[in-house]
Amino acid sequence: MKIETIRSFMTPVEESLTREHTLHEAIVYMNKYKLNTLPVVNSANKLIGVFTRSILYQMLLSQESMDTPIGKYIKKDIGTISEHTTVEQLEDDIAVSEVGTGFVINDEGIPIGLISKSEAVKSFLQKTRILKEQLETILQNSNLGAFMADDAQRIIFINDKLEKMIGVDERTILYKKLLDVFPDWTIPIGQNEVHFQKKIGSQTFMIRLSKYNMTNGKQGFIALFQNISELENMAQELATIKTLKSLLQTVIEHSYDGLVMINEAGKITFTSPSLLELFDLHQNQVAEFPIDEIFPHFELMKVLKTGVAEISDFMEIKGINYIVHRIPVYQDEQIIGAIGKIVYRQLHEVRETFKRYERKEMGETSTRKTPESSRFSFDEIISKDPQMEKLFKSGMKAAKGKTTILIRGESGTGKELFAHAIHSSSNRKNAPFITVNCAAIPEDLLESEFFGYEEGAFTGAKHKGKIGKFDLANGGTLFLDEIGDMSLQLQAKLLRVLQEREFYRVGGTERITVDIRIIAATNRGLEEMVEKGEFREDLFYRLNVISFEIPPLRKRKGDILLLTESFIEGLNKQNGTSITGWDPLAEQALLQHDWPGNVRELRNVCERAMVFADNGMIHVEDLPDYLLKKIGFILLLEDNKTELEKPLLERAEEMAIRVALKKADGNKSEACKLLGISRSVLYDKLKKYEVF
Ligand SMILES: Nc1ncnc2c1ncn2[C@@H]1O[C@H](COP(=O)(O)OP(=O)(O)OP(=O)(O)O)[C@@H](O)[C@H]1O
Repeated sequence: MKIETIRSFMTPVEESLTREHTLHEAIVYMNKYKLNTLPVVNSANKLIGVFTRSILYQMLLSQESMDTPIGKYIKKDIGTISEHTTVEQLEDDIAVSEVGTGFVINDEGIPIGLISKSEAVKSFLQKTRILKEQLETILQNSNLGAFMADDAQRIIFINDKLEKMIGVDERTILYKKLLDVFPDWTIPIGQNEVHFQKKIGSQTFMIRLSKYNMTNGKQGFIALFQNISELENMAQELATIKTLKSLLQTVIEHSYDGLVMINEAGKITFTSPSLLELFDLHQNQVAEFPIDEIFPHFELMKVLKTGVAEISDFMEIKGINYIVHRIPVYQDEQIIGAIGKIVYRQLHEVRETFKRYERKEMGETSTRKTPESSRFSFDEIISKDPQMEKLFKSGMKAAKGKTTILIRGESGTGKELFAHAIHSSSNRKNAPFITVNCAAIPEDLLESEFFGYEEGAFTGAKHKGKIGKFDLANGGTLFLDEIGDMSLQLQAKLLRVLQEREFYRVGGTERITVDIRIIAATNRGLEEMVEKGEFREDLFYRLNVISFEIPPLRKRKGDILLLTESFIEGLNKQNGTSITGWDPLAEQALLQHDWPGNVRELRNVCERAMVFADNGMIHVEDLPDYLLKKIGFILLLEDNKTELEKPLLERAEEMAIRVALKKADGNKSEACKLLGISRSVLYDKLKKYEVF
């Protein structure tokens, strides 16, 4: 800051008079410098007096000639000001001095300038005005609200900011007493300033009220207002965020899903405990590590690059199925990281819920009980067996007509499946497919189950009449499963319906005509039953117009692994597991078993083994004991004492012999070939292991 000196107030002296200067010369000087007072110096240039305009008038009145030296007339009693006088001293001096003009002299007493009282006052006023303007500009442009009060505590200034801050008009508070405007304030008495917080309207202010010295020597007040509502809001927001953070942390920690977050550099910033648990990792093994180093399979970096979320992507890691959501995190349109969410538990439930939801979306009608319509087509019957493929072709052809079909085969070979497929290939595919298990319904109910009954056909008010399966199947297919288990009496009634295509309800008199295709199935030897008189011959011929014999699984072993593949796939989906297959030994066991329960048994074995499977693979020990025992595998696995006493090698050898014999259908030379041993060695071993 520029320091102001007395020089900025004075008019510089360029020339001085001496006592010897004449009146004429003095007048010329006055005119030249437009001054009313001129300095008079001695030979050493020191100020010795002044020549003023009134001296000039006096000399003229005294009719002095123009050549008269001025020395006699000069005024010697003069006020001088040292060039070192400060502006403040000057202000004080001028305030009390009666002299209108003063000379500024240097240290040698030489006059260097002249200060007139009125000029100085003008300058001071100007300066004060500038200062005032500067102060007001500062206050007006400050972010702080401000007012000033005088020593009587009257408000004498208020800045625009404060007007806005507290919502008042300057005119309503100017010149009012501070405590009248702010009655709850405390005025500082002992100390120079006080700080306090006040709420005005909806805003909170931090106020600093200080004393200041006024020119009259008394003390006024200056108040500065800072709106801290924003700060308060921020503090509140911070507190809310902190609460939210701990809430989220708790939720995340207890969430079943695995969560991982990365920053824009792809480094892991957060992992949920469930994810760590799943991968058997510790926080310090993952934090700050590049995601691709720890969880490359999540492919989170992809999202950082594309910025596009990927929802519900399926993936499999170590035999476990996951749904992965990859979500980019944006801030101000910039990607600042990504979140990977891994759902891996209760996938099965999720799928079921989803299916239920889908069904609901499609409307009630489509959710009607599936048994009433066909569920399978030929495409869904799994087989690569040539015999089966022939059956499929014939089945598809037979489906076109209306002829009754008989499906034969051992239990669990897929007869019902076949019946469904025929229906699905027929032009009745959109009509009902009704199944009656003739073996499962009590004899006395079978008739009403078939034909229904009229209201009141039975005693008791409850019976309101019932529609029978024949009615239900009208226009579609009636599948009579286990037809060999039907009573002779009912067989007669069935025959009549098949012949006449009409029937009576139990207790009814009305003849009901129906259009149905009958597909019957049985695992029993109907011919034998006919011979024994257990099955009506005429019905047998009526049913046996087109007949299909489904071969047992043991006769189409090529289908075994094909079927298990499909079962595993289906069960994986259903249970949320990820089993990939069988180990070679288990595969061998499957192929060697006879499968008396056929495909149904295979499916059950598969389902059971998948429960015990580890690391996505089914091992031989996951197969049921009865199966292993039957094919000799159990020797290796059994842990009963006597067996354990045998060395493992011997047990393996015995098992190999049994398996080979089984595979060779008891043919010893074939078994020798399979075992790679001679006939005599085989006989020795058979003796040793008591295999007969
Ligand atoms: N070729 C196949 N492909 C897929 N699944 C099959 C196949 N054959 C049978 N299955 C399945 O095996 C199980 C038994 O089949 P299904 O009920 O059709 O046999 P079935 O011969 O009618 O048995 P039962 O004589 O005991 O009534 C069902 O779960 C069926 O889905």
